[in-house]
Amino acid sequence: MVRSALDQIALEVRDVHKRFGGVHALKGVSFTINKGEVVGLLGDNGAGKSTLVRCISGIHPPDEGAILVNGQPVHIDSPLAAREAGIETVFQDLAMVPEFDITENLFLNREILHKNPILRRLGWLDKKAMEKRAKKALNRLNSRIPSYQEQIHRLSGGQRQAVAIARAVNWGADIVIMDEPTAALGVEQSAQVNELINVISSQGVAVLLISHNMQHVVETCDRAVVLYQGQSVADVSVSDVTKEDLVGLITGAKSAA
Ligand SMILES: Nc1ncnc2c1ncn2[C@@H]1O[C@H](COP(=O)(O)OP(=O)(O)OP(=O)(O)O)[C@@H](O)[C@H]1O
Repeated sequence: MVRSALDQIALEVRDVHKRFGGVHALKGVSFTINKGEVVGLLGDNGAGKSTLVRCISGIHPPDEGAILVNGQPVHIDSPLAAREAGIETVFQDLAMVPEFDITENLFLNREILHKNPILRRLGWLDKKAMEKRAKKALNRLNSRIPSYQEQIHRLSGGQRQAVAIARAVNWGADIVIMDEPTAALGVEQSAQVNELINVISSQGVAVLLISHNMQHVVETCDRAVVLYQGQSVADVSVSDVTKEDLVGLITGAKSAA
């Protein structure tokens, strides 16, 4: 069956505005991400990337505009609402609990942990069932994590990123947003994270990736959306541009053709 172009759109950001007092941080940002596509969200410091990600992930809802998931408008006014809509965000701090193991981190999320840190001690969580699903989530990523029983504080930065990505997949996300996933990683671990991004996108997950690293963008992304002073000034296929073109768009020195 041939699917129409509209069936392919996982996420649509439509004319989103966000103000903080006198600062108009987002001035009508629009773009789409198709299923299985990896889109870089680029822009200089203060361009509005984090504000946009926070709007999509329910941390602060947009003042105006709409977010659509799989063609349906969704009302995202909390991180839980974003999760229910199929959107997971891997923030830079990864929100992991170091003294818990991988399985527990895959299941415990910010809301549960903050509200019920005692749950685990009371044994209210079915650890065996969790471990089964944890293995499945990690296998799905072909990840090189030593064991799902390993404690987070023993893992390298790249392995922690892998767990954070596995957690997003484990929650059944259609759309995964990542905030500079390789910023603190060396060459080999960055390559492993890129591999994971490829794996989840090949499974149909749409990925939005904030990055300041143009090499990473050209290696990983299909398209790039460039924000400049709160506006989307370019939406380009990465194969059509050079790293220098992207830098020119980010700094405002170049306009999209
Ligand atoms: N909570 C807030 N209160 C007031 N102003 C804010 C708030 N969050 C962001 N801003 C402002 O909105 C604008 C966009 O900031 P944002 O953090 O989204 O940019 P960014 O592209 O993520 O930058 P960076 O790459 O430095 O993280 C900036 O002028 C910033 O000062």
